[in-house]
Amino acid sequence: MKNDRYLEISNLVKAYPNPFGAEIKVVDGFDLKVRQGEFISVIGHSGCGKSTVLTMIAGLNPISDGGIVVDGREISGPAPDRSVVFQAPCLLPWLTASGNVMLGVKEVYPHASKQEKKDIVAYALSAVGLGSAMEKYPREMSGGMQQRVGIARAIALKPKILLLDEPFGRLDSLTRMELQDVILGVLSRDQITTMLITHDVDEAVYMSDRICMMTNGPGARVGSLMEIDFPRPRVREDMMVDDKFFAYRERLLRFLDECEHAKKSKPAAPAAPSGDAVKASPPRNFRQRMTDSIAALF
Ligand SMILES: Nc1ncnc2c1ncn2[C@@H]1O[C@H](COP(=O)(O)OP(=O)(O)OP(=O)(O)O)[C@@H](O)[C@H]1O
Repeated sequence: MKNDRYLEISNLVKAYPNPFGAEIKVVDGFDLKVRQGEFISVIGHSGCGKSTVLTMIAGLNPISDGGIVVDGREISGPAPDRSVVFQAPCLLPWLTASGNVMLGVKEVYPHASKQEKKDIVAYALSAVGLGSAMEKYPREMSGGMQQRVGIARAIALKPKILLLDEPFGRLDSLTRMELQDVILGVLSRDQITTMLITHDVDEAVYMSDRICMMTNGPGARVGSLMEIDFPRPRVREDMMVDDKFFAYRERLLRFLDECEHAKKSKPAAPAAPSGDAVKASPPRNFRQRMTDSIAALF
C-alpha cells in the first residue's frame, strides 16, 4: 500500500537575517504531506519562499525550525534520495552528456560494475530522449537538450523524491511542453514522488496530482491545496479544452489574485534605519500578467 506521508513537512520555518541584523521568517509554519508517487506542484507569488522550501527539502538550505521526513526518516542534509533539477542544468563543459550523468552515478553506486554504471547512464539518457546524443558535449546541445541531461542526471540516481525548481523557466514554450511530457513519461515508468516549483498555472494543472498554493511571505505557508482530477496518462489537447481544466486554472488565478490584494492592503514594512524610502512600482495585476503570458503561448 502506498504511503500517504512519504514526504512529511511539519511546521517548517526558515528565517533569514535582513540587512539590519534582524531575523525575518520568510517561511513560517509550512505543513504538507505528500503521498508516495504523487506529483505535487507549488505555486505562489515571486519571492514568497517556494525555492526556500524546495532547497530545505533537498537538504541544501538549513532548516530554522520544524522537520522534514522522507520515507520515515528525518533528513539532515543533502542525500541521493532527493535529486534536484534547477532552472539552469550547469553541466560540466568538458564532459559529454553521458560523462555528466556518470559523475553522480559513480558517487551513488560505487560498488556497481563498470557495465552496470554504463547501463544506468544509458537508461537515464534514453528515458529523456537522448539515446543517440550520449556522446555530445554541452556546447553541441541546445538549451532544451542540456536540460534533458539535467533531468537524466537526477533520475539516474533513482531518487525517492525528485525536486524540480522551475526546470523549464529558461526554455521557449514548445521546448517547455516537450520537456513536460518527457518528465511525465519518465514518471509513468519510475513513479518517483515529485515536487515542482512553477509560476505557470497551466503547467501546474497539466502535470500535477495536487497543487499547493503558498501564501505571500514573510511568514509564507500552505494557503490552499487542490486535487487535480484527470486520469493518467494525460492528453494535453483533451485537457486544455475540458471545463474542469479551466475551473482549476480559475481557482489558482483567484488565489494568486487574493494574495496580491492582501499584500497591497498590508501595512507598510518599517522603514530602514537610514530613513531611505523604498521605491516600489505598483505590481501589475497578477491575473492580467498570467493572461498575457498564456496568450503569448498561442
Ligand atoms: N540567502 C538568503 N538570505 C536572505 N534572504 C534570502 C535568502 N534567500 C532567499 N531570501 C529571501 O527569501 C524570500 C524567498 O525567496 P525564494 O527564492 O525562496 O522565493 P521564491 O518564491 O522561490 O521566488 P521566485 O518565484 O521569484 O523564484 C525572498 O524575499 C528572498 O529575498
